[in-house]
Amino acid sequence: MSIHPLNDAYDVDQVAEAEVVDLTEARTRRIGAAAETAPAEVDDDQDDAETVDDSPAAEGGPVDMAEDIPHEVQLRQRERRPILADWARSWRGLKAAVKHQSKDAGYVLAYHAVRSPKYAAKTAVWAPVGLFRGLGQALHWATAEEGNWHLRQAAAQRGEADVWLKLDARRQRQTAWRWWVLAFATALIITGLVVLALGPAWWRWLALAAVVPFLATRGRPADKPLTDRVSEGTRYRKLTAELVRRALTSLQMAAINSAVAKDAKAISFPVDIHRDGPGHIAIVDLPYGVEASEVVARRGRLASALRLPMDQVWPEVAPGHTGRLALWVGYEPASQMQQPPWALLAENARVDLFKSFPWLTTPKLDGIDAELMFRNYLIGGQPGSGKSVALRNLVLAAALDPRAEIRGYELKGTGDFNVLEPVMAEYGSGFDDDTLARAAAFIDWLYDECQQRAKKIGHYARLGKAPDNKVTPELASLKGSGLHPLVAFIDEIQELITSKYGKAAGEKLEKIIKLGRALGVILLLGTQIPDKDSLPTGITRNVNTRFCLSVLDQVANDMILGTSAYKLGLRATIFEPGKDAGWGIARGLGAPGARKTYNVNSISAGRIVARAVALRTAAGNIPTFPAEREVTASTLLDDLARVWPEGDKSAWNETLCAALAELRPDAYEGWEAAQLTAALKPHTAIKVADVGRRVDGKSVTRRGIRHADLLTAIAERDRKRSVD
Ligand SMILES: Nc1ncnc2c1ncn2[C@@H]1O[C@H](COP(=O)(O)OP(=O)(O)OP(=O)(O)O)[C@@H](O)[C@H]1O
Repeated sequence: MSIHPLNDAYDVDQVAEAEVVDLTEARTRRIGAAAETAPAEVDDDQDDAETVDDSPAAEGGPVDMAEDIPHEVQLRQRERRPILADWARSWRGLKAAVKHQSKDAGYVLAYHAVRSPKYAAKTAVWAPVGLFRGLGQALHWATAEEGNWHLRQAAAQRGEADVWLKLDARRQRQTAWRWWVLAFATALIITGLVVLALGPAWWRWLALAAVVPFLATRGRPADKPLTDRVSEGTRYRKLTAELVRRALTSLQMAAINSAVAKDAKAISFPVDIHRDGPGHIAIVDLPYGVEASEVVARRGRLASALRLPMDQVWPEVAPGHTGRLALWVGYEPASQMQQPPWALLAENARVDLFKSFPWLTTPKLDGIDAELMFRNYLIGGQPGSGKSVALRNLVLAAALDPRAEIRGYELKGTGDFNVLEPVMAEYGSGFDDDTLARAAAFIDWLYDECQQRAKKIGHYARLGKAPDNKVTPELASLKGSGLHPLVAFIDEIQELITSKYGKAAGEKLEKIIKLGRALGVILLLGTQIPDKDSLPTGITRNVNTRFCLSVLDQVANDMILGTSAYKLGLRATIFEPGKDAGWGIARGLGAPGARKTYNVNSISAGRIVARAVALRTAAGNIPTFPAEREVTASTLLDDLARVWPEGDKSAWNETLCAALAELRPDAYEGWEAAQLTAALKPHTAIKVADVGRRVDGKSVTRRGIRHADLLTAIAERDRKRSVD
């Protein structure tokens, strides 16, 4: 420590008693106190602070010496800066940058074009002033008096005649050649004027357009530019490190504020803020112990602190560690950004369900691909959130794979999926009992189908064709394998679960979800009221891909996205139905976050379906699928009529099953009473009820059906056929 010389005069005892102050600590305290009282007013336009060294203060050495880390791990961890900037590395980025720049240029052009009469008037006033000022300056320069005159005056005052003479001689030397230069320039100008006078008229206009504004700029006062300043207003706020820091300290998060109070650099930026798509991204390392999800959950406050609309501010948890935040701020609010058209609308688009296809977009308009094979989807949201469109887009994609069999029910009755009817093997729309019964029977069938498929997979696994006991692309394409992708959707599933068929359907769905994945059975569920009565937790727990559109509360949010999703910052409550239709939080498709579906209306959907029909006709799948189950369902009635015990008014299911198995073992082998009940569900005329009989003198009651009901069902079916 250096001691000021004056200190030497101090009494030694006094010095001994004085408090010893640690200067570093005192400074830190001072900075901290300032930061705590109020986030400093920041000039948003000042130089970006991420260019300033803001690395955290020196800490202790790393616990593991660098040499201890294996070389390959070090190589993996080494982050190289990309040669090209992010925006120049993809067509999307390049296009976005060009679009943004040209938009800006267009804006500036239009701004000045509107003001051009004012600029013309100003130029007319200042150009003559500029001309005379220019002449005066040229003459002044030729005399070479600038600077010299003052020096000569000073020499004269001091009485230094020889200095005066030297200075004057110097001036004369300078002025001699300057007059020549001036004369030459004047001659050039006169020649130019003569050439212009003799040349075509446009030469004169061109010369005027170049010279007049030049003279006007020389003639105007320094503080009065000819053109007005293009005011950027709040069109786009450039993201700077200071702005991000201010925003983060305004979130009222004690952990952030106290850390910043102790160390102003507690919030740091591992990479510079840079352009990313149509906006800028800041990767932020939050203070130790603060999780990025906590900031994500406060998106509203963040937007307020940045003074931007909410749909322009998109915080996400960044890869790396849980304290790393990726804050993306768009050039404009997402609601004003034009989503690119869905790739599957293109004329030659096809889908291979074993590969991914575009389904959603991020706020940056990057595409998010979805896969259907080995997945189940749960899509939820309140009415008007865009859930049916999201679900329908998945089914449309499935339609473009001619191998996929599509069956499904839309239990609201608005006919959102009617457009897909030509490619569906089975479809029902409505919330009446008949449709619900058919949907319940469909689930029973689906469960049986899973069991059948499990046997088939076992068979192919023994042949070495299903290595992981899973459907392979080869097996899916193999005609007759029965292992083609089966896409089963149920929109508004809460209608079924809360109906009288709900309990049984819920239990079977849970099993289908667990079983079906490996067997090529893809379940897509849409719901409006996600609570445990409308959607058993056994189902929600086993879904692997979730998309939650606008919901009202945390409970609904977590039912769809999984427990704790809300706490982790995955909050679909931020979206409003209608205004934010199509926006939701996707989980299970890479990093979770805010995503938007493509808005495909029924007309565009119809075009996709027409192409799907063509693909399916070529593949020979159109007639096969719709026929298959139809035949089984209706032949069951005929088969029952054929095996009915003669003279009996009613028969037990188990008796009928045994007789059916005898008639057609390939179709009915192993059927039990409950299976027959399920298969009869679509025929509402047949009521399965208790049927009593005397066996060995004792009365025995079992489930069975009445002959009269069977005949009514057959008559009904025939009537329907003749109407069709
Ligand atoms: N990605 C999107 N972009 C813009 N608008 C969309 C998008 N997706 C859906 N919409 C619009 O939102 C409205 C509601 O869509 P949809 O019918 O899918 O909602 P829903 O959640 O199923 O509602 P409901 O339960 O009432 O049918 C439609 O008018 C649709 O055009």
